[in-house]
Amino acid sequence: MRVHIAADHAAYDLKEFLVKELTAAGYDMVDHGAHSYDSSDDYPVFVLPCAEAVAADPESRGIVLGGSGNGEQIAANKVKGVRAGLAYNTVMARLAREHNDARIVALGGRMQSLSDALAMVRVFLETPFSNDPRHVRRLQLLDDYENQHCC
Ligand SMILES: O=C(CO)[C@H](O)[C@H](O)COP(=O)(O)O
Repeated sequence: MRVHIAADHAAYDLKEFLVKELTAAGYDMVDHGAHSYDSSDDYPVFVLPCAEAVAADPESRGIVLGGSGNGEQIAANKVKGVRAGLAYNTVMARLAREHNDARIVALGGRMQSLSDALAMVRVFLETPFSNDPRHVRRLQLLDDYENQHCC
């Protein structure tokens, strides 16, 4: 599976760690930056191209990282066709797939250990969408809204 990833300075080390671990696990990692540590960089510069790449690559997934993950989730959800979920434990990571069919997960690099972040990401990447009709119906309502009102 191809996995697009992006992070600002606040999660630069986490991104480097996840690229290494997930590459070793067999994922095809595409790194959208930051490509070096810069304490004044801005997460939309990296997250928006990452989310656009996920939107254009239907079987792929995405990981967007910052200090909290909040701004990164917000940025990713600006891209048409993208659903990004914020995870702070493995239950949130699983529900983002099972209930929300999110293709991007947002994590805060300042919120947990590297190993806990890896566990969340692995759950996210390994969990399928439930395809339960109630979730399909709700996601269709979101798609309908996006198609009628956005972009
Ligand atoms: O999590 C983030 C956005 O949601 C950013 O990574 C965070 O705001 C960066 O903070 P600072 O510039 O103080 O290092």
